[in-house]
Order: sequence, then C-alpha cells, then structure tokens
Amino acid sequence: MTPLDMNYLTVALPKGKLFDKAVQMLASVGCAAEGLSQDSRKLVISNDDAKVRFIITKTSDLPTYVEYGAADIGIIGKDVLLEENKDVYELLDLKFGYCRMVAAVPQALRQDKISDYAHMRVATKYPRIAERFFHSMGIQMEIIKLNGSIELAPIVGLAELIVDLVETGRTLRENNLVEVAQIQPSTARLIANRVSFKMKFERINSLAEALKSLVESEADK
Ligand SMILES: Nc1ncnc2c1ncn2[C@@H]1O[C@H](COP(=O)(O)OP(=O)(O)OP(=O)(O)O)[C@@H](O)[C@H]1O
Ligand SMILES: O=P(O)(O)OC[C@H]1O[C@H](OP(=O)(O)OP(=O)(O)O)[C@H](O)[C@@H]1O
Repeated sequence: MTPLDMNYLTVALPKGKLFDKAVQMLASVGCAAEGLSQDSRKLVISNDDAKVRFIITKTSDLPTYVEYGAADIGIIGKDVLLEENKDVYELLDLKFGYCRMVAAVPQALRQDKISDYAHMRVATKYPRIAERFFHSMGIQMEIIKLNGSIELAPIVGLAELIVDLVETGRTLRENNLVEVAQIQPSTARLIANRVSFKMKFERINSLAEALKSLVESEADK
C-alpha cells in the first residue's frame, strides 16, 4: 500500500463518537467495506472491488494522516480541525456530531466578566483553541493541557477554568460547573488532502456531492 495510490481512495475514519455515523453516511452513498467496525483491531479495511480502503485513526491524529496524503479524505470534528490546524481542504459540513466548545467554571467561582478570570489556570484538551480564544479577548491565562476528564481539574484545584466540549451539558451539571463563555460550535466535516483533491478530483468530488445531497435530504426530514 502506497500513499496517494491512484487506483484506490483512502478514507480516514476516527475511532470514537463520530465513527458509526460516518460509516453509515459513507455506506449510504456507496462507499463501504465489509467488517468496518470499531470493535475490530484491524486498522486498514479494504474493498478491492470498489477500490476504496478505510484507515481507522485516533481522533486527534486524523488531520495529520490527511495532510500528509496517507489518506485522501477523512471525516473529523471541526473542533479537532481547529486545534490541529493542518493544511487540508474542508469540503463539507456533514451536520452530525453537534457539540460546542465552551469555557466553564465551578458555580462558586462565577464572575460577571470574562476578564475577571485573567491570569487564572485553564485546563483543556484543546490548548490552541483556548489560547486563541483568551488572546482574542485580550486575557492572559495559564493553559494546562490534559487528555480527558477535563471537568475533574477545577474540582481538585488543578485549574480554575476549563475549556471543553459540551453536548448535552450533563457532565458540566454533574460536576457543578457552569458555562461562562461560548467559544465555537462544532460538527463533523469532510476533509481532503490538497494533492489528492486535484489528482482524484472526479472521485472525491462525486463522493462529496453525494454526501451533500444526503445531508440536505436528512435536513429536510
Ligand atoms: N459529547 C461530546 N463530547 C466530545 N466530543 C463530541 C461530543 N459530541 C460530539 N463530539 C464530537 O466527536 C468528536 C470525537 O469525540 P471522541 O470523544 O470520540 O474523541 P476524543 O475523546 O476527542 O478522542 P480520544 O478518545 O481519542 O482522546 C469530537 O472531536 C467532537 O467533534
Ligand atoms: O455535555 P455532555 O453530553 O456531558 O458531553 C460532554 C463531555 O463529553 C466529552 O468527554 P468524553 O466522553 O469524550 O470523555 P473525555 O473526558 O475522556 O474526553 C467532553 O469532553 C465532555 O466531558
């Protein structure tokens, strides 16, 4: 298997929350392979008849695979795209995986103005997004990078604030945290390697068009 193999389309899919819906949408437009499942330990799954192969990556690594052309296209959250800041084309908003990036604090620490949090510590899995947000507000903060369970940080005094994703709001509520700023909404996006998009234009563009029609038909329901 070589990168940018002209005969195959290589599609990167992230393990985790976006995987099942991404597989389902791609299958609906005829882009599928047998045994494509998160439960499998196989990381490359090919459909030789359809000349498509899927690679399964860790969420935050997916844009790197696409940027380097190890995958031609991929499906990934806008939050990860903004954080990883890779040189890829964003082709389509797939309108699933809705969540939003927020800043939150313990209820007891709530202040009137975001500037009142200046110079406090912010725990986050998304240091670039957090940095950019506070910088845009003219506020200097100390950013502490964590890899998960971010809501724990203010409870145990590691940080005063967090920047994290919220979907239902349950995790914030159950840890007595309240939102103090909305930073960025996020949905899943179809992305493409810049060279692949030119070299495999017909194939990638027709897949993107089919997904676009699918997204629009789902929105009409
Ligand atoms: N409740 C949610 N929490 C986190 N991400 C969500 C949520 N709802 C939708 N998403 C979207 O799903 C994507 C993948 O989330 P997931 O939790 O599977 O990965 P991750 O936890 O960031 O990665 P990893 O487990 O490898 O560290 C996010 O980047 C985001 O775009
Ligand atoms: O608003 P909610 O519906 O409660 O969802 C938000 C939570 O889900 C995500 O965590 P995830 O499950 O990915 O675990 P993690 O803490 O290990 O990242 C996110 O980081 C929040 O903690």
